[in-house]
Formats: sequence, structure tokens, C-alpha cells
Amino acid sequence: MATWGYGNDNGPATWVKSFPVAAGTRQSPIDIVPTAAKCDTKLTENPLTVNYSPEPAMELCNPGLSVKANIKSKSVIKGGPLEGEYKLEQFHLHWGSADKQGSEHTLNGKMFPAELHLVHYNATKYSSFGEAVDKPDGLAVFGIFLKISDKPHQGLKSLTDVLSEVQYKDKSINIKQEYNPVCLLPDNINKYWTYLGSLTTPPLCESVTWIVFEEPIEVSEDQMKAFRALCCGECGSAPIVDNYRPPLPLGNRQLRASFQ
Ligand SMILES: NS(=O)(=O)c1c2ccccc2cc2ccccc12
Ligand SMILES: [Zn+2]
Repeated sequence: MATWGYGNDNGPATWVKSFPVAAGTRQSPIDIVPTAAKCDTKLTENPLTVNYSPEPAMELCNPGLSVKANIKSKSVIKGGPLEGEYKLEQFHLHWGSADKQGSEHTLNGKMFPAELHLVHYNATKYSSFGEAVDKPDGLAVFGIFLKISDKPHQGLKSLTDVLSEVQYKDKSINIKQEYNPVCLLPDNINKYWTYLGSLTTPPLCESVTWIVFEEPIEVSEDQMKAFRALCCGECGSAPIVDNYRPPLPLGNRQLRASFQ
């Protein structure tokens, strides 16, 4: 397959041709059914802790199928379902062409307009992201749902205000003001679901401990419009929208909850 994407001829249903693991037993995303989750007190005995640092000149880029911020500073997480310390590598988003769709994980079958992913790698066990990316305990990704409100999200505003400067594929800029990604997290990070899954894009490595927060962050319609104005290629190319993989079966996996 030339290049994978989200269109009819190269979308999620076709990925298995080049990436057989797409038919694997620990694929992501999944539909989160809270009543099917097992509340695990071990998750709260060792609370999830986030120690993010300000990023001096954060690089924001358009790789063509999402918008991505690359992190250089030492921002780490540990605890909860994680053994060891995981270092923030990048964050990116998935969004819809309309508010009724866009997230990858769903909640009781409901899609949110968008989903933010903060990608971390196991820096205790592996010396780089590249080494960790295909290991069963290599990665941890925060999944944060976005919902529409009449107020813009201040933390995301530093990014949505400059998305026009990375409108086309392979464009990148540095955010002038220092930026601490902690501003992207919901207020309550003690309520989350966690399960063993995969990257949601090729190569779909089954290497991710997913941590999906119950509390969404709130963004404005104008901020959603800014994401939908990003282009897949150069001037005149199609907008980046509906860059989400639909949910896969949970199968024999246990979905755990950090709360009742
Ligand atoms: N959607 S995703 O978080 O699975 C994901 C990654 C996950 C782990 C490691 C690297 C990843 C790179 C991605 C690049 C673009 C979109 C999703 C990506
Ligand atoms: Zn993602």
C-alpha cells in the first residue's frame, strides 16, 4: 500500500494488508463501557503523577494527517498502571469534519468531536522512543476527550491561534512563548480508564498502555474550525478531518477504572 490514510482506498479497513497486526488482540482504540470496567484499587494506591516541564520553543508541525507538537524538555509521568517513568515525546490530536465525530475512543458508543493524545515512552527501560515503540511496555498514551463549549481552551489557544502557520504538510513552527503541556490536562486526572492497546495509526504496534481520562477538556467551535482548516498536503489539498480509527474489539482484555 502506497501510503495509509483515512480515505476510502487507504483508510483503517485497508491497513491490515500492509500491517497484519491490525487484526491483533490488543488493538486501539476501543469503546469504553464504564459498567464493564473493573475498579482496581491498585491504581489509586500508587496514584498517577505528572511532572511536566515548560517547553522553551515548542515545535508544532503538520505531518499531513494530524498536527503534532514535539517535546524536548524532561516531562515525565509515573504511577497508576505504569512501572517506571515514562517521558513525554509528542502530542497530537484526532478530530472530525463535524462535532458529531472525531474521537478515536468512544464512551458507551458516543464519539466526541476530537481526542488529544500525549505520547510517552518508558524511559526507565528504554534509551529512546524509537527503541520503546514496539515493546509491550514501551509506551503510555494519555487520551483526553474534547467537548464543545462557548469558551476557548486557553492552553490550546496558543496552538490554535497559530495553526494557520502550519496549514500545509511538512510546515513547522516554534511556539514563541514557553509552553507547559500540563495546561492540556483535565482538572481531575485521578479518574481514568486504562487498558493495554496499540498505536491507532500504522505501524499499529501493540506497545501502548492507554490512560483515557473521564473528564474532557472544553474547546470552542472556532478552535475546532482551526483544526479543520489544516491541509493534508500543499495549498489546495484536502482538509485534515476525520483522522480517527474506529474502535476495535476489547476481546479478552480487562478494562480497569481508577474510580467507582
Ligand atoms: N494515535 S497514536 O497516539 O497511537 C500515535 C502514536 C502512538 C504512539 C507512538 C507514536 C505515535 C505516533 C502517532 C503519529 C500520528 C498520529 C498518531 C500517533
Ligand atoms: Zn493519536
